[in-house]
Amino acid sequence: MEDHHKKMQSDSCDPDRPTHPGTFPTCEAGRSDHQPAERSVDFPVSVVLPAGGHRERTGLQTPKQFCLFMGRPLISYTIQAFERVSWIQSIVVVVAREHMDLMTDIVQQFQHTKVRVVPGGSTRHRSIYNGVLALGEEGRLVADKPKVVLIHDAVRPFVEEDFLYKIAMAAKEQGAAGAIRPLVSTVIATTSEGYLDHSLERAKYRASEMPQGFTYDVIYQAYQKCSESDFEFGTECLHLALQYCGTNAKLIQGPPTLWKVTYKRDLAAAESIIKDTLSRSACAITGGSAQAVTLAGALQEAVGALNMLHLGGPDVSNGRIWLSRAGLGPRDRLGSVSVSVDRLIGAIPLRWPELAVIPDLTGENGWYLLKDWNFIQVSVNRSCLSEVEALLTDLEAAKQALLHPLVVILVLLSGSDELSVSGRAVEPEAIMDLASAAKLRNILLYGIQLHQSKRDYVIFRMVAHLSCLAHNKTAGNTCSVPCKERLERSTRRSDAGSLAAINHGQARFHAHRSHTSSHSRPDPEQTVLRGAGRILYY
Ligand SMILES: Nc1ccn([C@@H]2O[C@H](COP(=O)(O)OP(=O)(O)OP(=O)(O)O)[C@@H](O)[C@H]2O)c(=O)n1
Ligand SMILES: O=C(CO)[C@H](O)[C@H](O)COP(=O)(O)O
Repeated sequence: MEDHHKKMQSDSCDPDRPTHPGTFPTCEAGRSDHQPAERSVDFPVSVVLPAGGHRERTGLQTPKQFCLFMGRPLISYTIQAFERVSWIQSIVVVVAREHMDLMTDIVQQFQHTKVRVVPGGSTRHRSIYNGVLALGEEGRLVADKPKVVLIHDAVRPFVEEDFLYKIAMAAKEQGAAGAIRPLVSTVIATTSEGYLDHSLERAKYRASEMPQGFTYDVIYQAYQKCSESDFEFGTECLHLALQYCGTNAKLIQGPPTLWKVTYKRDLAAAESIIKDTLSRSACAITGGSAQAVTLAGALQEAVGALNMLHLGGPDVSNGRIWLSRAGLGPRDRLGSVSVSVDRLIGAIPLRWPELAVIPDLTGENGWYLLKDWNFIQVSVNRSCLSEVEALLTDLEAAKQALLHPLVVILVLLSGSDELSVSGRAVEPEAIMDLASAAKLRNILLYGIQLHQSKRDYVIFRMVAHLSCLAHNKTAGNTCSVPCKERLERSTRRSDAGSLAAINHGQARFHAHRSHTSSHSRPDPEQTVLRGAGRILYY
């Protein structure tokens, strides 16, 4: 055990917990033996994902690895976390025999390219061993065999490339490596009568997590040599490597998100992490049209105000509520636009810390495709569908939607009495078809149609000014000078109706702050079409 502890090096330190003074060396925060900066992996690495479990502890009908999160099974998220890593060459997914077809369908539907599906065994170790054997079969020539095998539970979907890199490098050097986490509870031993026998000193121990990495030869030999009892009751591959190959694993502390989805409540936690990890910023593409630029500018200011609201302390939903009530009644043109802007921001559970406005994605702007951002395509012409199709193709090529879903919102500016060149309205079905296809590529497409009038300029500016007011009210009249100046300038410039609307919005802001639930009430003035994960607003 002592040798085992010595292997816990600087990575094992956690500022949140007491360390054992005599056992663990202190660490520099963030320091690790393998900085991922270069990430040159010049040896073959393959992965085994055991997914052959049967759901006992969740108590659900569906094994947890096949539970859907935003329309995608958990196993697919885990596969993507590995598939997007360029230096990982192949992934063996091990599933129960009765799930072979289901898993094959998932691989096809979500376009996994590095995956091979093999049947599992009656225990986790037997499943992993099947996966290791399958990798061995793949490499008929010795040179084709992976040098390092990463093993990772299919039900631990949140693993990042940096950490995989650390494990792979350490496994190559040491023969075995594994993730650890500090213990949350103290571990105690009980007597057969159910009394306390003894208690372990918590600071000396760690929880063993996944991923783990082994050289192919170490893990293969360990399974060759281990006993039936190990296969039946064992829970720790690192232990097999130590016991049967004399390989002391290097232990590296991983992030808390490596935790295993085990109970039903973990499914809810996983869903919340998946939603939380949706990219938080968006890029509005205007195509250069003046109307689109005006709308995008207004949105930019509105989003900025929402963020200020959020930073100021109150729940951002106040901001959303305020925006939805900022204009006049829903029948009023002013009101309809401000409601739509709110819908644009509030239709999906996202906050955008940044909203960039660009004419298109050519030249240097192509950089936005690599940023893992969401997109708002503002269109004023009938070729909007081909514009958004091109955007979806670009996003797919950039592979940003591999791990987390991206959101694309198509805003159709139409119906304008003299400004519009939109021609015939776009059929909702066309957008819904596009949304269904996009969803398979992990892109959530929303369509919003805005009807315009000549007064839109005033409307959009008003939305922006109301955002300033929202901040002003919420943050205790600390609105910045430039913001106040803009408001005064616009007040001098704008017509009486606009000024009245601002004041009206202010009053409504007070009235509705305590009625946050009204945000989710269905709006009879809006036609909402729901399909496979997309909403089309009119
Ligand atoms: N015969 C088995 C048993 C488990 N696993 C996999 O090992 C991982 C960790 O196992 P666990 O959390 O225990 O999953 P289940 O066996 O599904 O859960 P339970 O023990 O609650 O039945 C999971 O990805 C699971 O699918 C496997 O491949 N083959
Ligand atoms: O953490 C692990 C290995 O270190 C495994 O995920 C864990 O042992 C799996 O066990 P079980 O299938 O009983 O949940």
